[in-house]
Amino acid sequence: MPGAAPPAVSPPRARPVADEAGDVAAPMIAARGLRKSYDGRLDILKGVDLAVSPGERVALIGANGCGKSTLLKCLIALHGISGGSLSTMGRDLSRPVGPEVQRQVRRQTGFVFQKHCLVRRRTVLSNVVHGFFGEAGSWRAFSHNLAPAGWREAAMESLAEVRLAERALARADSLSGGQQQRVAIARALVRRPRLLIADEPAASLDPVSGRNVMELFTRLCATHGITLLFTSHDMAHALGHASRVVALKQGRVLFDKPPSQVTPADLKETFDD
Ligand SMILES: Nc1ncnc2c1ncn2[C@@H]1O[C@H](COP(=O)(O)OP(=O)(O)OP(=O)(O)O)[C@@H](O)[C@H]1O
Repeated sequence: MPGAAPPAVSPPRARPVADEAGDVAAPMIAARGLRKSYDGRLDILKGVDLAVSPGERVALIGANGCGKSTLLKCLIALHGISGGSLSTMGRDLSRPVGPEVQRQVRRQTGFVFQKHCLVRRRTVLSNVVHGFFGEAGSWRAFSHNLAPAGWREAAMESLAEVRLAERALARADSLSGGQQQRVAIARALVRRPRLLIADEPAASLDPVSGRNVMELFTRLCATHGITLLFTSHDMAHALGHASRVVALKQGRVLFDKPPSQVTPADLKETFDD
C-alpha cells in the first residue's frame, strides 16, 4: 500500500498478562528428571532438572544436537515427555495432555525462531496481528483489515516498541533481515505472553543486527515482566543477556549458574566432545 499513512500509535496502555487457568504464582517451569526419546529407544534428554522462576532470563547453551530445541519443545507441550515430571505455568505436562491444555500453554507463550517465518507478501502490520491466531475469532487475525480495532492497536503498539511503526504498511519482504526479526519479536509479544521462547533468535543476523535484536527483546521482556528462555551459540549473547546460563551436554544439565560465574573451562567442557 505505497504512500498510505500507517495507523496512528495510541499511547501505551496496560494490557493484562494472559492468565486463563493455570497458577500465576507457580514457578514458570519445573522439570525433574525429564527424559525425552523420539523413537522409544534412545533418550535425547536423559534426566533434566530445571526450575525457572517468573521474570528470569535463561540462556540454554550446548553443542549441536545436545537437545536444546527438544527441551524447549517439551517445556511448551509441543512434544510429550518420556519420563520424569514437568510443569509449565502451573500445568502438569508429565503425562500426555489434550489440545485444550496445549492451547492454554501456547496462548501464554511467545515464540521467536532463527528464521522469522513472516508471511512475505503481507504487510508488517498483518504479520504482527497474526500473533493473535489462537484467540477466539482467529480468522480475523489473517489480515490487519479484518482484525478488531483492539488487535490492530495492540499490534501498532508492539511495532512502536521495536521501532518499526512507520513501516506498518510495508510488505514484510521489503524489510532487512534484522528488521524482519524485529517484526517477529513484535508478533511474539503482541499478546503479552508470560513466557518468551527464542530459539537462536540472532543466528541469521550480522553481528550488529544480532546484538541489537538481543538487546531489544531482553529489554522488552524485562519491561513487561516476561520470563525468557533462549538458545544461542554466541557466548557473547548468552553471557551478556541472560540472568542464568544452563549448559546441556549429551542430554543432561552440565551446569546452571549466573553468567558471571561461567568460566572458560566451563565453556570448553560444554563444547568439547
Ligand atoms: N522430531 C524429531 N524426530 C527425531 N529426532 C529428532 C527430532 N528432533 C530432533 N531430533 C534429534 O534429537 C537430537 C537433538 O536435537 P535438537 O534439535 O534438540 O538439538 P539442539 O541442541 O537444538 O541442536 P542445534 O544446536 O544443532 O540446533 C538430534 O540428534 C536430532 O537429530
